[in-house]
Amino acid sequence: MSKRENKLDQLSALFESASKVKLLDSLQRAKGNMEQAANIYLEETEKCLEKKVPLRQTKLELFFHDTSNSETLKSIQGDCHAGSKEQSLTEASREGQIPLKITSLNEILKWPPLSASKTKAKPKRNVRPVLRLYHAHDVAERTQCTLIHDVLPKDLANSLLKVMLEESETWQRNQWWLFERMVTSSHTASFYTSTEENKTYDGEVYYNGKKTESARAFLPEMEIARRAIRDIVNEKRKGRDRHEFEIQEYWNPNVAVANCYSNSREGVGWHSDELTYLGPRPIIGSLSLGATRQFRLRQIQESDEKSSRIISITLPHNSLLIMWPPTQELWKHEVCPQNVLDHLHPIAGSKRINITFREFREEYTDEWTPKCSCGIPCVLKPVMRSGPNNGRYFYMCYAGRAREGQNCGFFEWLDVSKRQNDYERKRLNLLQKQKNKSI
Ligand SMILES: O=C(O)CCC(=O)C(=O)O
Ligand SMILES: [Fe+2]
Repeated sequence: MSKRENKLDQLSALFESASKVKLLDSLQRAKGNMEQAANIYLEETEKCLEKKVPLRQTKLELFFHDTSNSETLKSIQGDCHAGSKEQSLTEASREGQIPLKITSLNEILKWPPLSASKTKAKPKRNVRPVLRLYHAHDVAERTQCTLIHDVLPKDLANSLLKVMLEESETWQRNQWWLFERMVTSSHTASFYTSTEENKTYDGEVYYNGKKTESARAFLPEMEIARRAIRDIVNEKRKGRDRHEFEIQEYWNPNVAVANCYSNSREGVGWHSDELTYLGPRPIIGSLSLGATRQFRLRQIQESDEKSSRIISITLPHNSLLIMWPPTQELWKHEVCPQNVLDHLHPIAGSKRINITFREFREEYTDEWTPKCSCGIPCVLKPVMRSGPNNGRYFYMCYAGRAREGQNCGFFEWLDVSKRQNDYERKRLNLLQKQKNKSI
């Protein structure tokens, strides 16, 4: 298949109802650049560029509604506390206030069906206030998460908090490339791998599109907390449906991302956790220590009014939020800057430590991840648009990792069942070889 045909196929996958002739025309006018071609196609067919947006609202700013620049989001959305003022860029664009200019393939695939985004200005709908949740039963009812208060023994939670506060002195702010600009998050973070479990992972990690420092080893307190949280999560998992793409066995977290928010102004913007090494439909156990903060969730796909509502969950010291699948596929989350904290924590003051326990799956290591022409492992994404590809996963160039924001256009579908079978076959072969050796 020629390169052009390949690109045309990718565009057809994105715009299922589009005629091939129109897509080819867009591709030619964009001189083969996929993102530009997607933009040209949308501009032509949806006539959405004549709306009332100041020119400075560039593609980069539009992109921010889907990523993690909390400073920019803050300035667009207003203060976190001003719940009734809340309005995201996605909502604004759907209401015709800003042009529906698509800025990346990722963006297109995460957007609602085109039919839902026809850009004729609709009457402005009332923005619903943020829904604040405190109680576990409300969280269970309104989200795909489980909230557990006082999850660890008190002494363990306090000693873990103390060692992590010390550790956090050496953590760094994340930086990653968004188009032509380097973006820095306001909080600090680090990546840890369990020495008890690190069969799968021992080296460098790409996080938020940037190669981070080498993984650090879990501290002894982290290992104890990991085991406790692992067992609690697996117990809670018992009565839940299990999708064929998710981990079938015991959930066994082997890595963690640790975050430190020094004061109420530090946060992390809207994002979903990267699936590349977690695989589809991951489970994430998110432990909060220190100052109480608001953790916000919103659904990506908005099939009706109800689903667009921002939900804010109060996460106090020693609470665990389990994000069940498909939270990462269907929702975005953030910790947004606040003006004030309700109270200071006796050990941490205004600081909050968060540890997200995750399982890196062996069948999703770099060995199994395709590399694009930039020579680096691709990023794994789900298809969120409704249509025949809904629920599928694909690999694409991780724009920003190596070429300072330039997407090389790589795209490949992931056949999840085949991956699972291939991995299982390889694992059995290895076991057989080892057995033969030992005879
Ligand atoms: O601090 C939190 O609660 C969330 C952190 C987070 O979203 C992440 O590490 O991906
Ligand atoms: Fe996250």
